[in-house]
Amino acid sequence: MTSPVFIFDFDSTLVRIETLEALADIALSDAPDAAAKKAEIAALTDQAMTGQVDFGTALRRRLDLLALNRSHVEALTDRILDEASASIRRNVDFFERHAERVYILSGGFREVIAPLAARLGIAADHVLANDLIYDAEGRVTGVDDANPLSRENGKPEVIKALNLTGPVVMVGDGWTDAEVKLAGAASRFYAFTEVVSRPKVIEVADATAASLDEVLFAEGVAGRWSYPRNRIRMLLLENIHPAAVERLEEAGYSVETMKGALDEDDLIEAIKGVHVLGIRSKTNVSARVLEQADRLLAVAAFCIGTNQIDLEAAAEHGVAVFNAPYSNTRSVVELAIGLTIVLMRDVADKSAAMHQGQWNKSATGSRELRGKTLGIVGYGAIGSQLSVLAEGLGMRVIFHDLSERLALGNARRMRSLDALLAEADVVSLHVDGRKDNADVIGAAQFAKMKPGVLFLNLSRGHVVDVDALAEALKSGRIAGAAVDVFPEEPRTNADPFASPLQGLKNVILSPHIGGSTEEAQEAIAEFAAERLLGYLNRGDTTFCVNLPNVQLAEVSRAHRLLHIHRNQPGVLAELNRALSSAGLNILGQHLKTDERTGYVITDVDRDYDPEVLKVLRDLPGTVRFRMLH
Ligand SMILES: NC(=O)C1=CN([C@@H]2O[C@H](COP(=O)(O)OP(=O)(O)OC[C@H]3O[C@@H](n4cnc5c(N)ncnc54)[C@H](O)[C@@H]3O)[C@@H](O)[C@H]2O)C=CC1
Ligand SMILES: O=C(O)CCC(=O)C(=O)O
Repeated sequence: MTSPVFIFDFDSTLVRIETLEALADIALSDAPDAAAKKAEIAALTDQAMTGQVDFGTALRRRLDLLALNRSHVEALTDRILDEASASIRRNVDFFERHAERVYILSGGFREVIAPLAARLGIAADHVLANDLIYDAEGRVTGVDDANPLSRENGKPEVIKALNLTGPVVMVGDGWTDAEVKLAGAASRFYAFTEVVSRPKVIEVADATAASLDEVLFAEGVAGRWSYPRNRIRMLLLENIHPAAVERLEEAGYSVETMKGALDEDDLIEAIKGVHVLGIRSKTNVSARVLEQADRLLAVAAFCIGTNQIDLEAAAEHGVAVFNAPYSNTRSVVELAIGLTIVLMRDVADKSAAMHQGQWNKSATGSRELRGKTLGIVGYGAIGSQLSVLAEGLGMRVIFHDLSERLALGNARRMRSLDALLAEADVVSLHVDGRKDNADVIGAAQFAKMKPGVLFLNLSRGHVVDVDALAEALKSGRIAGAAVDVFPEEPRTNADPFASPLQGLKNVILSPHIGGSTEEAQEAIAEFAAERLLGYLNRGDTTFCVNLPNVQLAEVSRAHRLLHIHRNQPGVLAELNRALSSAGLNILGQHLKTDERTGYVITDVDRDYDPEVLKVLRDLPGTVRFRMLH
């Protein structure tokens, strides 16, 4: 089959701007009547692109309004590469490979288009555009009237004159692009809507393309197994920071967001057709949810804890789970320090009393941090940072951890939890949320703490027996507590909250905000979005918490076969036998296993019989097979 000739419009297609509007911003930057002129130019662009004013008239009227000179045009030319549309930027490889069958056809100006054409590997004689005419002082006096592109219906005329062979595919956002198809100069016309969507153009198009990926997919150029990114659906729950949405959309994926968490039944409904789920700590991704998730490839926990996800069930379904293990740790540590000071000085109750009109100036029971002993339970990313900051404030630090951890500064490791409880003036919990950690601190542990101790839990709610904590506070054994996490937490801000700790003296309750700072949320969004993109685009499982971790470079001039299988003997041998009997040329291969799962990544030459893919999908032990190119 002859591969088609692709003809691309420039403004609002290859680039996300309209050239004349961008030139107006530059040329009219100091003009007193800039706003009125720009509005007139934008209106003329729209009228020309929807076919209400003929193209030649609109072009000349806009140039008259602008009074352009060479420096204005050069300023735009200099930055035009930065204006390339997102799906064009991620498909540079397509242009480079098919340059001899790609044209740029534009009512815009050749010199503005030239740098992007060069970047895409498109030869100068494949750039069909208007030529600006300058006077001796460098002022633009108009365009070359002999060029058909300066007139109404110029685009079809220019295409016909090329006498192209084979199918011709026109891609553009405007009416002048639709005219190419309507005049019979193109076999197929895609209304390109990534930058702007014009209903009148869509109406006459053969198909709508929200990105270049859609066009390539429909035309079978990138291989019939490719999948346009905008068809990959991502659902982000729990008010995830907009930086993630921005990053994922910029990469071409379709992202939907919701403010709160969903319960199991609602999640089962919502997850149908979703390829990627983003959550924080309140959405439970149970085995039942995973069972029903018909398209799910990955889950990102935009937080540290992953105890809300059934990691084993996810691995069994070949669903990769990622988290952001470091991005909010500093925020938790700062809050723990702040809460400790507030508890030591009884500030919360004193403040509440003042709001009721009571002045209670007293030093009784108020203490400095300096010289006190902080007992940290769980000396991981958060516990160990807290250790350093607390020492900086003059505290003595002791810690207890189930694993061997490097003691930082002068911190002392305690062989048992009991030994720590017996010595600490402040006990702060920073253990992970594994199921076994339920009620790690209960009545027996409170009884072992020093009388008058302060207690903090910013880890997970189920780690503490809250009724026992309430009793210990009421009896006065514990002088104060700060609790940020609860066994039952409301799913949204609109849901009610109840706890036996409510109303108790010197108890600070916070709504699971240890990691809720703008800095942390933005950093998490960026980190987790990058992990998802790495997995979707490259198969990279770095920081994946339930599949073997493999760090991978971009797929380059190869097809990448990603095979997740149960870790049972013989799968790799079978897989390689299938590849070799299909005559595939293997360019590179990685295998990583854990006790449950094997992950094989094979880069192969692009030419092969697609039937082999079916064999790989059906290999015994296969959990999931995916292909990238
Ligand atoms: N309140 C909030 O908003 C936030 C809470 N968190 C929670 O804070 C906790 C700590 O986070 P990271 O420091 O990043 O975790 P981490 O995994 O780096 O460290 C946890 C440490 O606890 C130890 N550990 C686990 N169970 C233990 C036990 N029973 N006794 C003694 N040591 C035990 C582990 O060996 C590990 O060293 C997690 O539960 C996380 O979900 C994290 C961020 C924000
Ligand atoms: O901010 C959140 O939603 C959860 C923070 C948290 O608990 C975590 O990162 O583990």
